[in-house]
Amino acid sequence: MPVAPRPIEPVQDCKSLYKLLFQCQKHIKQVLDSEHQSGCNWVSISQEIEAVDPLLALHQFNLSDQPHFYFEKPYEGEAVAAFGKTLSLSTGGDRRFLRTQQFLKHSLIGMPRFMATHGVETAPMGITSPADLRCFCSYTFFDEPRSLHSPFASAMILLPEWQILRQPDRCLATANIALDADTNVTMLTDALWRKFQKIQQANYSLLNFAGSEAIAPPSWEFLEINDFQKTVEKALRSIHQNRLQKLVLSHAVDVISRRPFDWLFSLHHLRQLYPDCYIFSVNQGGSKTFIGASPERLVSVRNQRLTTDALAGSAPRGRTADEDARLGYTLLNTPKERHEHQVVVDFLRDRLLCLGLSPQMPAAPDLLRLSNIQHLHTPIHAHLPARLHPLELVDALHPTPAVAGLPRDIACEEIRRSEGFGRSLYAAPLGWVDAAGNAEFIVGIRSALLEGDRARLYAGAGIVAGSDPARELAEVKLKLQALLKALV
Ligand SMILES: C=C(O[C@@H]1C=C(C(=O)O)C=C[C@H]1O)C(=O)O
Repeated sequence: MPVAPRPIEPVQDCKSLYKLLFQCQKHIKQVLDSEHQSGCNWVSISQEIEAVDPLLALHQFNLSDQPHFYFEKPYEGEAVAAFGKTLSLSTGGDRRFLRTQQFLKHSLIGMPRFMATHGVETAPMGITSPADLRCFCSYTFFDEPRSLHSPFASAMILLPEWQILRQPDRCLATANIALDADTNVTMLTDALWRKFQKIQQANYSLLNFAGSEAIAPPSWEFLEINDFQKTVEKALRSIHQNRLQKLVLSHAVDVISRRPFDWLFSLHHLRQLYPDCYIFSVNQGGSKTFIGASPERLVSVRNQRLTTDALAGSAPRGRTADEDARLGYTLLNTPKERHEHQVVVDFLRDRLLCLGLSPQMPAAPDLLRLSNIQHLHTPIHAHLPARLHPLELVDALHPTPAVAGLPRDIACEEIRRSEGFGRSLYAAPLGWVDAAGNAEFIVGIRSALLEGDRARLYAGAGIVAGSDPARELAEVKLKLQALLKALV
């Protein structure tokens, strides 16, 4: 067992930060001595700061070759930017979710364990509390090695060097820094203190978003990657032969622009256009950035309360209130749409029951109305016992029939065979877990992979008996259009 140091007071100045880091180093030495371990450890320091826009902080402080994650729920006033790498794991294989869970467990040994038991007030500066200490994760849709089709690691978990978190009532800057027995604490204090000051004092209005909107849209051209309508017709034949109940097929188009795409500008656009969605960006340290505005939550855990969303069945928004209400009414009352939705509800309920949980949900779906589209939506809640880690849930639920189909294995096989491009991070779980057992994972739909002057846009639709290929194509076009609007 590590020797617990005295409780630590929040840091007010550079001298106290030195004392805090010195005490942490002493603790790390004691842990290493008592457990006969060697090697590096790390410490997490947080400071409450004046409200900043984490997207602009990401823009100002992230280095382009460093990994980053960005998640924002504009409607709820919450955003988090994570950048730089203190610890990370890129892995794959059919135990990829378990591996990332083990990484999390192991990286919580030592200094973070001390934090968990001696977490103190974070204001104005101090040891990060477990509920603010987040690791960020991305998984590809299929478990597969990195390739041209799938340029991202099959599973990636990151303890970022920096995390800027904005919530409605506070803003927190967190530094996760390597600290071992040999670290020069004076130099580390100096560097860290200066960086916190810089984050506080940065000019967050430097980037003039309004100005960038004034630039005329670049000219661009479209490249269809697959013949969506044909694949839908083929899927319908499999459905009529009873091989499948539901198949979610996606369509990809490449947009080639005369000017490089600007993921920051696109993210800003996405949050303005789709404030009800989860805005996200993932970069694993390179030229490829995966961004999107997803309405779909895979797993959210807050204080052991789990929420997952069944989201399937779609209709456009109406141009007038009357037309909108009529489209919504038809969506709620069309047996084909209700069946497409119910398949997802049943799957989520059965999976949660298998894990020993008691899922609760309304008897019928409601409408989730987004700016451009409306969906059938059933929120599902359950109490999550401490024995179950959020990543076990992600493992159990991904991919749901909202993005794959049913039976799941046959649907996945069919997707691999017929889509003609790698899904990579499209429709895959992206999110974070904290050291207190909270988590939030979204499904990476309504998304695009940006690299230089190229953007690959993805959108899919669920196919069941009774689906009309032309209408399904219209649905994916509507979804693609929504994304394109934010890119150019
Ligand atoms: C697969 C996507 O969306 C899914 C398919 C839906 C449908 O077919 O009605 C609705 C919501 C999502 O679960 C996508 O947008 O790419």
